[in-house]
Amino acid sequence: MTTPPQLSARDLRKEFGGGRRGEPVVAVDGIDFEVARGGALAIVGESGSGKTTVVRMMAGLETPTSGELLLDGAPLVHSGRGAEARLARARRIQMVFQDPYSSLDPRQTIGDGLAEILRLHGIADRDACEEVALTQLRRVGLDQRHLSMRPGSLSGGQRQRVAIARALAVDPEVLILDEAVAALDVSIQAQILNLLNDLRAESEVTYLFVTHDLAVAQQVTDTAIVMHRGRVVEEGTTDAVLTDPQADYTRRLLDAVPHRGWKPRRRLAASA
Ligand SMILES: Nc1ncnc2c1ncn2[C@@H]1O[C@H](COP(=O)(O)OP(=O)(O)OP(=O)(O)O)[C@@H](O)[C@H]1O
Repeated sequence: MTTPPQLSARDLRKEFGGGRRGEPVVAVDGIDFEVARGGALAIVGESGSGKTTVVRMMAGLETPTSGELLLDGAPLVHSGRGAEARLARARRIQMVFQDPYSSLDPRQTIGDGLAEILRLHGIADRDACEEVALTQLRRVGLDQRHLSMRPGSLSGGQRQRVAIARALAVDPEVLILDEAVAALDVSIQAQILNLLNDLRAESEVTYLFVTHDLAVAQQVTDTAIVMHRGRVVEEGTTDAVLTDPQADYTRRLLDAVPHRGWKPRRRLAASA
C-alpha cells in the first residue's frame, strides 16, 4: 500500500460573488498539488494570484466551491467550522504570517503566550508549562531571557522566531508559512530560512511556503507551483522552476522580483 501525500489539493476551486459586473470572481481555478510527509512545497505568485485563498481554505476560513483538500488522505474541508473543529484543525495545521504582530498579544509575555497554547491544546499542565515553553524557545534559537519579554521589545526576526515556536509547540503535521520572511531584512531572512530548514530536518513537519519570491522559496522548499489568476501555470522542483522556467509568466515573475545578480529588465505588466 502506498502512503498518501501529507497534503493534497484536487481540482480545488473557489469563487467569490460580487465581481465588477456581478459575475463571480474565480480566485482559485481548479488547482492540484501534493506534498509528501516532511516535504516542502512553495506556492509562488504575485498579489492576487490566489495564494491567500488557498491558505484560507486550508485553515478552514473559506469553504471550497468545489474540489477537495486532503490531509493525510482524508478530506479536510467538511470537518466543521465551530470552535472545537477549529482547535482540532489547529492541532494538525499551523500557520505563520508575514506580520507576527497579528498572532502575538502585545500585552502578554512570550512565556505566558506559549503557556496558553500548551494548555489550550492539552500539551502541558500549569506546572510543566514554563519548562516546555523554554524548550520550544530554545528550538528556535531564543532562551530564558525571552520568556519574560513582550513582543514590543523583540526585533522583527525574534518575533518571527516566537511565531514559529508557537506554531510548532502543538507539533502540527503541516506548517503554512504565508510570506513569513517577506518583511525581514535580507540577513535576518537568511537566518530564519536556515532555522526553518533545521526544524524541518529534525521533525516530520510538512511545509507549505507561500511567497511571491521564487529565490526565497528555493532556500526552503523542494517543489513549487506557480500560480497566476487562480491557476497553476508551472510546477516542478523549485530549483528547476527557478533556473529553467518554462512558462512565460514565471519568467516575468523572476524578472520582476529582485534577487542576487538581478538586472531589472521589465516589470510585470499590470494586465499580465
Ligand atoms: N472575500 C473575497 N471576495 C471577493 N474577492 C476576493 C475575496 N478574497 C479574494 N478575492 C479575490 O480573489 C483573487 C485572489 O486573491 P488572493 O488574496 O487569494 O490572492 P493572493 O495571491 O494571496 O494575493 P495577496 O498576496 O495580495 O494576498 C483576487 O482577485 C482577489 O481580489
